[in-house]
Amino acid sequence: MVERIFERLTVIGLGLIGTSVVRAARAAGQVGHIVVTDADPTVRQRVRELDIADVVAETSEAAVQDADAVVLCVPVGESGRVVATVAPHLKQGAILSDVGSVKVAVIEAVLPHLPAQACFVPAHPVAGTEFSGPDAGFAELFQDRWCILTPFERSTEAGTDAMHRLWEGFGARVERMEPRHHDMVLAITSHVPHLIAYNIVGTAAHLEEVTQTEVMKFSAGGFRDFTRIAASDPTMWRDVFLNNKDAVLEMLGRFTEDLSALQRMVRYGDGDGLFELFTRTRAIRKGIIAQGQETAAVDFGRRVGPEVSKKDV
Ligand SMILES: NC(=O)C1=CN([C@@H]2O[C@H](COP(=O)(O)OP(=O)(O)OC[C@H]3O[C@@H](n4cnc5c(N)ncnc54)[C@H](O)[C@@H]3O)[C@@H](O)[C@H]2O)C=CC1
Ligand SMILES: O=C(O)C(=O)Cc1ccc(O)cc1
Repeated sequence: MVERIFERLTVIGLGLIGTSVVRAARAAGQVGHIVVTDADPTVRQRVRELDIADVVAETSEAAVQDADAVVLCVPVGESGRVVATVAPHLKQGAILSDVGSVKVAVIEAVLPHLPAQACFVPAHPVAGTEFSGPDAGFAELFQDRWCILTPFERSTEAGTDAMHRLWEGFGARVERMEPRHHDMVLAITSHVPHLIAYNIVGTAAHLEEVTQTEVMKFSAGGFRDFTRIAASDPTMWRDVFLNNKDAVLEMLGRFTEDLSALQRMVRYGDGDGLFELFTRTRAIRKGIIAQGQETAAVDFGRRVGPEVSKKDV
């Protein structure tokens, strides 16, 4: 017997993540009625054609009427604006949640607009692709992936438990984390890697313009992997960097120091140093493959945890 978690679920923002949430909720049968909306009329029309929700509302205010839970699936820079609009229309006792890649800035943007009795459970499914829009979503996206909940003083225990069970029903492994710690961890595991990809593809594109070489034509495997990541949605990632500025700059500082050390090894022919580093990084990859994501998270915690511990952030 599937547990009915919410009678009425509203999803605002119908791109990759929003429509994956809707599809997963339908597939899992954990919610009664699904109401959705998006600011873009062409997206609303496409979602009607896809027939993945019970109601496609014209406005956010209409979409949240009578909802037991409202999940924001918009770029993180939009969260505060959306909550300001829907707050007066939320049902008493409704649970508000989100899926944003950044947590502290979203909490700070939402808090001033949160009605006195409302509960907000910030969430981040660490699952996605470089694609965006309603056609990109699929029900299995969250299967065996992490979903991090970052409850804070405005998250009730009952609301947090309900969101925990909802994400588990989507097949995700759920972990709870302090919001500031989340932002630091994701800065190094996701945000800085995306920035590096945007940068290296940008550099190669610039070289191509300047030298008329065939950089793109002869791009090997490694560069192709970077181009996949650098194809990610510009609006979403602009908002991530604007809203996780401090953690990204902190991790970027460490990264550039380590890169300078590598640069010296190359310049001065320090083969032993290069070999030692590459051996260590290969072992990290092997550990991830051998023991799954859980070990990756533990490895990460060991490496960065003591320096960037919960008490520091
Ligand atoms: N793309 C990914 O791999 C992942 C994204 N996320 C987070 O999920 C959220 C959504 O990302 P995606 O689904 O990838 O983006 P997307 O670009 O596919 O979809 C976002 C949708 O939000 C709509 N929207 C924008 N402003 C709005 C507003 N004020 N009111 C209503 N609708 C609005 C857009 O029209 C668009 O349809 C972001 O906060 C992102 O950080 C989280 C995990 C993975
Ligand atoms: O496609 C990829 O490689 C990703 O890294 C997907 C992704 C993007 C943003 C997130 O907040 C979580 C996951």
